[in-house]
Formats: sequence, structure tokens, C-alpha cells
Amino acid sequence: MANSIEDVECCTGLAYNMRRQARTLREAVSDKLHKFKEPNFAFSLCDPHPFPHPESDRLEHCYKYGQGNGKFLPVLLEQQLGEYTVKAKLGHGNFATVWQALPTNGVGAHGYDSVAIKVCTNSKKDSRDDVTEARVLMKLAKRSDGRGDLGKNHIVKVDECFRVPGHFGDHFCIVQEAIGPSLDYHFNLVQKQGLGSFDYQVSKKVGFQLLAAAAWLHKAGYGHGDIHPHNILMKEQGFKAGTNAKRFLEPKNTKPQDLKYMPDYLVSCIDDDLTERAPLTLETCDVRLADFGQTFKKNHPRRVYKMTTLKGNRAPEWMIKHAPITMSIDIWSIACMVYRITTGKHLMFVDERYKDDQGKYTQKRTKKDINGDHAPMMVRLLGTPPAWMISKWKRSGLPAMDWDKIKPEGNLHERIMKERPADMTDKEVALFEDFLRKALAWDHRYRATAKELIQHEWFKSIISDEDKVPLEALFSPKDCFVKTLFKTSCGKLKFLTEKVGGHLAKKVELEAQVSTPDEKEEDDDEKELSSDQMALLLKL
Ligand SMILES: Nc1ncnc2c1ncn2[C@@H]1O[C@H](COP(=O)(O)OP(=O)(O)OP(=O)(O)O)[C@@H](O)[C@H]1O
Repeated sequence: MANSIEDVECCTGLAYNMRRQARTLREAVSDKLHKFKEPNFAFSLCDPHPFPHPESDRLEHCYKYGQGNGKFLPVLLEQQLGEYTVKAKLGHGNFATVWQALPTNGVGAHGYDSVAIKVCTNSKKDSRDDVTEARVLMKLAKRSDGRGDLGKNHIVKVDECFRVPGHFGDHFCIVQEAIGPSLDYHFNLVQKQGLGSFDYQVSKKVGFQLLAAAAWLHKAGYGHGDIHPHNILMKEQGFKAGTNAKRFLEPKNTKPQDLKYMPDYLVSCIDDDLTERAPLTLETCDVRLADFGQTFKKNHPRRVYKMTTLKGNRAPEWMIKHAPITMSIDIWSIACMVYRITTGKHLMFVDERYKDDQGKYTQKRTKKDINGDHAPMMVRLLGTPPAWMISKWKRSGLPAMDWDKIKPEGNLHERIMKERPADMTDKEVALFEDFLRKALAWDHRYRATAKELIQHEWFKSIISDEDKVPLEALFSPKDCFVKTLFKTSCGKLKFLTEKVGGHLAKKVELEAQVSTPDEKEEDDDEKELSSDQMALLLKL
């Protein structure tokens, strides 16, 4: 006998519950494994390191070298990498070290004096992302939006790629133009100088250029997925990296079995040298969006749960179960960053690691802990989320909130008033708040796009003549013209089909009346019909 509806529902509910329990169990196990895999910090005594700025923690950890997968290639100054000679260290991330190099034969592949070589880890899995990064960047370099390409210049360009053999597999190398220090570097510089944040107009310009880059990238069908100050480089003419201080490794700091795979010394990078650069101005400010390791095709992020972008800059859809991740995650990150560089304060800051008794960072925090801090912060700042998010709140493992007591519009306005730069007028506060609210819409479907945001009134004061032409081209009536033409043609076509359909029906009706006296009339009618149709066709 067939099961009743109740039986089926009951079974489905049971299966759902079992699936959910299995998932929770799987997540718990993976959390445990993840913790277990955490590096042993006892072997990495690089912190605090003896470079010029003790507050800097820019030196890579020793555990990133040695046996196994996901390790860096040991690189030393004056070493040969492909056809280039390494001259200085530019930085490092989780997946690569980056070196400034000169072509050994004296001429760069594309005529630049020096290049930046990103030497990726030997991990096969990461290597796939690095290859994607290089491929996407090379593809983008050939693309044009046919409207002046506003924003394309603010995306880093790749010259060539090659592989270098390492002890445990090849290391993929990406050669790019050497651009300049990161936005984070400049931010630390102004903070060190006691200025708090950038000049107000400069922060606007950085925001504008970033949004222009995002608008161009999104139009090309890609999301960046990892926008934060480390991945934004500020172009500098004749860029030269820092002092290259060397730190020799002491054997006691490394695992004995890893010793022979370590470089003799680690090199300090430009980020450790916060003394020499002139502050950014409206004229010198030239942003380049870099690190496309997390890039994804429109609405198809490749590694939803493994993306490593800064947690405090993450959009709410990261926390809500089954919420789609779209290109609008970039808009959220840009808005958080613009707030930071404008006011000097984090919009939302979440610790990504646990701290020990002495305040030193240790293991990574769990996703649940991080979200447990982040979600209430968002609610306090932006007010009540939409009902569909509230309904998924508990299921997503987010902390219980007393929704009745939440201020519907949040305290964003109060925050801006408290943290605004001295030269931000009340009118500008209103514009800034409006800009942020549009970019930080809870629901990704109602979040403004990059193209919409670059037209925002808040940016009006910094748009240069150089930007005006491509900006106008981007919103030129050609766009409207094409749309209107398409709409009118569709309308006319519909009208014509209806009319012709009507006449044909009439014709069939007339033909059905098989009587001789009426035959002449019918012929006339037919003539009339075809002339009618002809007139309509001519009109079109
Ligand atoms: N073209 C360049 N010119 C100058 N400096 C660069 C360039 N590319 C990268 N850098 C420096 O190297 C650092 C690390 O590079 P990148 O962010 O690409 O590495 P990653 O391992 O992919 O980082 P992440 O962990 O953020 O994914 C950057 O923060 C920047 O300071």
C-alpha cells in the first residue's frame, strides 16, 4: 500500500534531521582535524622579530619552509629565478612570497625596469588557484568593455609565468609589473605619523578607483573575492623595495628534519620600513587591485567555505546557511575598507586567532566563534536584517538576538559622527552614510553595484578630468539608446504578430463561407489584408 502524505513527510523530516546531524558531526570532526593540523608555534620563534619595526609581523613563519606540501620555495637575494635575478623582497601571503627582480639580460619582457615575481607554494591544490589567477589576469588584459575601460588600469597585469623546481614539487611563478607598497603599508605609515588616517579626499579617491576596478571586473564576469588593504597596491614611479634586512635562521627554531630545506636567512620586506615614503596625495594616488587567487566567475565562487578573505570584511551571506555568494561580496568588502581608510577605525573587527595569556596570537578561531562575534556587530551597526535572514539565523548557528530590542536602523550614523575626520562636514556625513548603507545592504539583491556606486554624489568632489571622459562613456546615452531600440522593436514585433494573426483568422473565417456571391468580396478582403500587412511591414 502506498504511504500516506503524513508518512512521507515524517520520513522526509527524519531523513532531514539525520542529514543535519551528520553534517554537524562532519563539521565538528573537520574543526578538530583543522585544529590538529595547526602549525606548532614552538618551532617558529620569528615573533617578535628583530627588524626595524617591532610592531610589524610581516616576516613569514619558519614553518612555511621545509618538507611537504604547501611550502614556500627558499629564495635568497641575487638568486636566479627563471630569467630574472632577485633583488629585494616585496612581501608574502599565505600562498606565496613576492620578490622584486631584474631581468638578467638587462631587458624586461615588457620593457619594465623591475618586475615582481610571485613564487607560489608547491601545493598542487593551491597551484590550481595560482594558474587560474594568471590565466584570468592574462585574459582580462586582452579584454575591453568598449566604453573607455574606466577601472581597467587599476587592475594588476601579468607579464608571463614559469615553473621553478623545488625540493617537493614545482613552484608556479607569476611575473608582474612591480607596482609599489600596499595600501596597508601606507595606512600604517600615516598611523605611525600620528595622522590617524589618510587625507579625507585621498580616501575618497582610493574608494573611487577601487570601485571603478570592481565595476570593470564585474562587467567582465569575475568577482575578486579577497579585497583588503594587503591586496591593494599603490603605484609608485621608479618603485624600489625596502632595506632587505636579513634574519639568519637559528637551527633551534626549526624542526631538525626541515633544516636542509630552509633558506639560510629570511628577508625583511618593504612593509618593515615605514620611514621613507611620502604620504599619498590626490595626484599620486593610483590604485592597483592585486592577488586574484580567490577570483571566481560570476555567481560561482570556487571554494565557498575555504576563501581566506579577512573575516571582519565579510558580507552576511558568508554566515547565513545556503545564502548565495555573488560578486556583491566585493562591494561589502570595499565599503568596510573605505570606512577604515576614511576614519582610521575598523568598521567591524573580528579577531581571527585566539590569544594566549600574554596577548600573543595562537590558534585560529573556529568559524562558529568568529561568526558569533561578527553577526551581532553587524546587527548593532546596520539594524534589523530582513525576515528571511532572521528565519535562517538560528539554523546558521548564529547567537540568539532579542530582535524586539534592536534599533531598526542600527548605530551607523552615530559611529560616523563619532569617528569622522575633522574636515568631514555634516552634509558629507549624510552622503557618506547614504553611500555606506547602499553598499552594506543586508540582502545582496538590494546591495548597490560597483557601477551604481561610482556615480554616488559622495565621490563628486574628487573625480578628475581624466576620469570624467570614461565615466561619461560608461553611462552614455548609447546604453539607453540600445535598450530603448530593443524595447521598441520588441513592442512593434508583438503588435505586428497580433495584427497579422487577427487578419489570418479573419481570412480563414471568410474562406469557410463557401458561397459564390461572396467570393468577389473575399478576394477584395484578401487584397485589403495584404496591403494592410505591407503597410505595417513598411512602417517597421
Ligand atoms: N606586483 C607587485 N608589486 C609590489 N608588491 C607586490 C606585488 N604583488 C604582491 N606584492 C606584495 O606581496 C604581498 C603578498 O602578495 P599576494 O597578496 O599576492 O600573496 P598571497 O600569498 O596570494 O596573499 P594572500 O595570503 O592574501 O592570498 C602583497 O601584500 C604585496 O605587499
